[in-house]
Amino acid sequence: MTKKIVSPVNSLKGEIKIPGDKSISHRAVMFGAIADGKTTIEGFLPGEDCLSTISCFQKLGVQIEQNGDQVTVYGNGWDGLKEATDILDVGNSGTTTRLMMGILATRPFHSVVIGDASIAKRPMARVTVPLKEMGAKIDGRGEGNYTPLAVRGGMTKGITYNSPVASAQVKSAILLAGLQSEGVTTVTEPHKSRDHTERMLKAFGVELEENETTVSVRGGQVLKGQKVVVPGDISSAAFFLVAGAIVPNSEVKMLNVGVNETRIGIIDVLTQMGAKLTISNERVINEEKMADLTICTSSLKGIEIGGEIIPRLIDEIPVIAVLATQANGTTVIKDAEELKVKETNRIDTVVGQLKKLGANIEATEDGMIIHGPTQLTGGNVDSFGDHRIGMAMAIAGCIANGKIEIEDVEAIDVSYPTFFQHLQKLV
Ligand SMILES: O=C(O)C1=C[C@@H](OP(=O)(O)O)[C@@H](O)[C@H](O)C1
Ligand SMILES: C=C(OP(=O)(O)O)C(=O)O
Repeated sequence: MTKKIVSPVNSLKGEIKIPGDKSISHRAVMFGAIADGKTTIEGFLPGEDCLSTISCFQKLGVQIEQNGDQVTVYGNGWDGLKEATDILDVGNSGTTTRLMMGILATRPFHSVVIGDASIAKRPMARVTVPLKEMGAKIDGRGEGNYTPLAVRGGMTKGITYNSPVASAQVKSAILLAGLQSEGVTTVTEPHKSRDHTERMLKAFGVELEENETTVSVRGGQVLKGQKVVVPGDISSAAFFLVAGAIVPNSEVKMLNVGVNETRIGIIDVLTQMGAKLTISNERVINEEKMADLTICTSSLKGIEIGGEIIPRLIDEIPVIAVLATQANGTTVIKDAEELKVKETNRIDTVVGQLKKLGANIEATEDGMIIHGPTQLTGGNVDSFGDHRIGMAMAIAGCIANGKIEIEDVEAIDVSYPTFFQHLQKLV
C-alpha cells in the first residue's frame, strides 16, 4: 500500500481540466454495449472503476477499444451480449455492479459478479429484490444481498417500483431491465437522484416518461450507437472547489465541469456558505450541461445540509466536512444515512480521520456535526481504501499546520488518477 505525505500550501492558483464524469463514463460504455452500431466516447474517465466496466462488457463479448480518454464500443444490440466464460469482476465499483445487474437480469444466460472486499460489504438487495420481482433468478450471500452474485436472466416483466432510497444506481438498474421487459416499468424514488441514465437513454433514442421523482420506460425499445462527449466530474472538481475556498490567496479555475441540476448540491452549499464562486461558459452537450467554475479564497459560515439536497451531493460530503471545519459556526449534515453503505462507512471514516487532525466533529445517526473554524494539525490518516476519503484528507493537508501522512492513497485511482498531479500544478 502506498503512503503519501501532503504538506501545507501557501496558495493555490491556476487552471485545471477536470477528468471525465465517472457516472456518465460508466453509462456510455454500458449503453454503447447494448446499442446497435458504434458508440464513440470522448472525455472518458480512465479511472479504475470505469475500466472495470469496460473489462466486464468485454468479457460479455462486446468489442471495446480504449486509449486514454477515447473509447469506441462496437455494439451489436442486446443479443450481442454473450455468456461470459469467466467471472465478471467489478473491482471497487458499486455503479458497475448495480447497473450491470439490471442488464444481466434480462439476458438468457448465467453470470457471476464479484468485486473487492469493499464491494462484498455493500448491499445489493436494493437491486436484486426488484430485479427478482421482474423475473430474474439471482442468488448471492445473505439471500442475494452480497457478492459474489449469480444471475440467470430471462423473460422479465415490467414493474411499478417505489424505491425506499433515492439512488440512481437502483433507478438505473430497474430501468435498464425494463428496456427488455414486457410492458412498462416505472420507478419512483423519495427524492430525485442523478438523472444521467434518463438523459443518455434519450440521447440513444429511447423514449421515457418523467414526472418529478418518477420515470417510466416501455420495454422493447432499441438503442442506437452515439457519439458521447463526457463532461468533467463535479464530484472530482469538488476537491478543488473546497481547496480554492479554504486555502489562503487562492484562485482556481476548473474547465468543462458537468453542472447537471441533480449533481450541483456542492455549488448550492458553497454559495450558501458564502464562497466566492463564478460559473461561466455554460453550454449543453448530449443533453448534459457543462460550465467552467472559478473559486477564490472565501470567508465561510456554517449551514444545515439535509433533505432533497443529499442525493445531489452525496459523494461530496467527505470534502464538505473538511470545508465545514473552516467555516464560522456549526454545520449540520443530516438525512445522509446512505454514507454508511459507500466504499467505507463514510460517517465513521470522515469523522474518525478528521478528529485525528484536530477537527471539532461528531458523528450522528444520519450524518455529522462540525463546529468551526479550527486550525487542523498534521498527523497520520488512512483512506481505508476509499478514494474520496483519501482526496478529502489531502485537501485537509493543504491547510493543516503540519505534514499529513495518508495511508493507502492508490485508492484515489478509482475516480481521479491525476489528482496529485493537478494539486501539484496549482501549488
Ligand atoms: O449512479 C451513479 O453513477 C452513482 C450513484 C450514487 O450512488 P447511489 O445510487 O447508491 O446513491 C453515487 O454515490 C455513486 O458514486 C454513483
Ligand atoms: C460511491 C461511489 O461510487 P460507487 O457506488 O460506484 O462505488 C463514489 O464514487 O463515491
